[in-house]
Amino acid sequence: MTRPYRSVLYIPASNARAMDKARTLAADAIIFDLEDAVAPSEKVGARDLLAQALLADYGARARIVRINGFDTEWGESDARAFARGADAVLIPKVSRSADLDRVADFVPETPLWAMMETAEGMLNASEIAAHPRIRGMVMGTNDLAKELNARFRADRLPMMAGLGLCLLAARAHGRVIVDGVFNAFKDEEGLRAECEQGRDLGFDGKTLIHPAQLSVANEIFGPSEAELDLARRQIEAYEAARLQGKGVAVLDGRIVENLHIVSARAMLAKAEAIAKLGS
Ligand SMILES: CC(C)(COP(=O)(O)OP(=O)(O)OC[C@H]1O[C@@H](n2cnc3c(N)ncnc32)[C@H](O)[C@@H]1OP(=O)(O)O)[C@@H](O)C(=O)NCCC(=O)NCCSC(=O)C[C@H](O)C(=O)O
Ligand SMILES: [Mg+2]
Repeated sequence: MTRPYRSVLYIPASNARAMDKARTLAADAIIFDLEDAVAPSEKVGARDLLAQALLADYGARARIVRINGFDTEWGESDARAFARGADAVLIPKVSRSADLDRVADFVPETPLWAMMETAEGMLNASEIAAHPRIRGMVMGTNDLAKELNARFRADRLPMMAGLGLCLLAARAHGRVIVDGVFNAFKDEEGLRAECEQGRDLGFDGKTLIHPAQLSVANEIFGPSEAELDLARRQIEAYEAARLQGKGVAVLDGRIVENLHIVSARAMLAKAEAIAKLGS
């Protein structure tokens, strides 16, 4: 059964208190960040702090380590330090599949994830998602906006081409894909709208920067009671139709075909996986 990634919380690896606090937070996954959230003067100390923190019990939460890029003085040592002991190593600013090859040699066993946040990365999303070692993709919408010289808009129109290309690539190759962060962490209404948009587009969840954002993401990226009820009734109606020798059913005035049943079963499986997390 697939692990849920409704809420993926960034924590600066230089912040011991926040890393400890995360052990009790309702996050499906945590990104321990060694890259942009950590000042250059703190990089080496943060690496040591994180190695200690990962010895603690994070329960069912996926532990993802975002290392520094291999074009920096810290990247290779980060990769070596977390080649084991995390659930995934997240590589920043992946622009082509060769960027993954470079890290793969240092991290032979742990799954790799890619930050999708450069213009070149958007254009190469398919070859990146096809890389044999990659399991997940994370949208970096702040860096992408910077590269595009785009303005932040509530409807994220300037992001749509990139979000769409990465979603298509992730789905074509069966990878997890998580939406970018919503910076205004005190604006719950704005977060809710952006989560709804991300869910509509097809993302598995949202990356977050503050614990106050967790409940909204968990709610919106988890199946609602109404969706679960519909899924159960679709399966029931379809099975009854099949017993009558029909290939399709009609429910609430809408056609139900096998492809809807595949989605309905996937939604029920996701709800079961979430229930097992207990959040
Ligand atoms: C944004 C923050 C700097 C705000 O911090 P602060 O002012 O300390 O917040 P609060 O006082 O409201 O905190 C309340 C308590 O919650 C804990 N806390 C805060 N943030 C986190 C967190 N992310 N994870 C776990 N716990 C957290 C505080 O420690 C307080 O606890 P307590 O003392 O016990 O009451 C801060 O939230 C923050 O640093 N957030 C993460 C920022 C980050 O990681 N940014 C980098 C990733 S974003 C990015 O780069 C995306 C991508 O690359 C792109 O290009 O888009
Ligand atoms: Mg970034």
